[in-house]
Amino acid sequence: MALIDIDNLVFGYGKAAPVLDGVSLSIAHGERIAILGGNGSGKTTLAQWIAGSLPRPGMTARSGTLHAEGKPWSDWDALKRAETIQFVGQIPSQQISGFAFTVYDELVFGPGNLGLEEAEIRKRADWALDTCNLRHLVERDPFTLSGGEQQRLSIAAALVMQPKALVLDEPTGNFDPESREKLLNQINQLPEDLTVILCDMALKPALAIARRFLLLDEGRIVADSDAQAILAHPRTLEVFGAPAVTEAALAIRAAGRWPEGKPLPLTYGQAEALFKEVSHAHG
Ligand SMILES: Nc1ncnc2c1ncn2[C@@H]1O[C@H](COP(=O)(O)OP(=O)(O)OP(=O)(O)O)[C@@H](O)[C@H]1O
Repeated sequence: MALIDIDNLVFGYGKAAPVLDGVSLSIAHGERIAILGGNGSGKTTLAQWIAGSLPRPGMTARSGTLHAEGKPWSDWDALKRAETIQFVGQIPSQQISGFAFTVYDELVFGPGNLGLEEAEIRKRADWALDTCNLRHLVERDPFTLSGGEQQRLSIAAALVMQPKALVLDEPTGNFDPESREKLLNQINQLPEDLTVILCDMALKPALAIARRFLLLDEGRIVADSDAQAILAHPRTLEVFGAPAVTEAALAIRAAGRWPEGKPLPLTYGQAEALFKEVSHAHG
């Protein structure tokens, strides 16, 4: 059974034009997916629907359905949902519970609500401290951390819930290149059966993590494909620009994932040619 099944979802805030316009999507357990797109294309909104944080009270979809493991999110109890999907948003300070005086307390807060044994809670917190490189900050007040440190804490606080899926909305937005590299490596070392859904405005973090790429444009999924096809998509070129596409293609090649014998899109023209070839191959 799919983790998430979205069928023809149409959603807008208030009376405004739809932000998600006929989105259909199925996500299997264990997938590593990136949701890409420009500003305002609907990435965060879609990610929040996937994670069950939308619709908020008073909001409804204009049409369509969303099921998590075969059941509408509205039928799920909050704790069960928290054990299934965790959402980490873009603004780190907003992710902090406000109930904890130290980083350690922040990490044990969620599992404590699940009613787990003390030893299990400590084991999870210990693992998350190492995984997210927070050990040296364990006694600090979460609100005194830097933006990047708070972001790592938010991810750690999501991981201690041991969810089946982690939804990350631009997780490395606050990071210097070294910290970004480290976090992406750490995400790649998470258990393989953990589903990871990443929204990003940058191609490189997405390529480092995902194997499946969705491209959103004005609330519609205009591509749902692999790295090579997504890099060659004309909308990718328009949104991210040829230099970012080329840099991303080189990164895939360095990781040994660029298909043998396929030219790298080193210029806009080459990227367009590759796009034509990919569209032809896909009929
Ligand atoms: N709470 C809200 N109320 C009204 N409009 C909203 C709300 N949240 C988002 N929107 C609008 O919905 C559209 C999609 O926003 P969303 O944040 O989903 O896009 P995004 O692709 O994540 O953008 P960005 O890359 O800039 O974060 C935008 O036009 C935005 O202004």
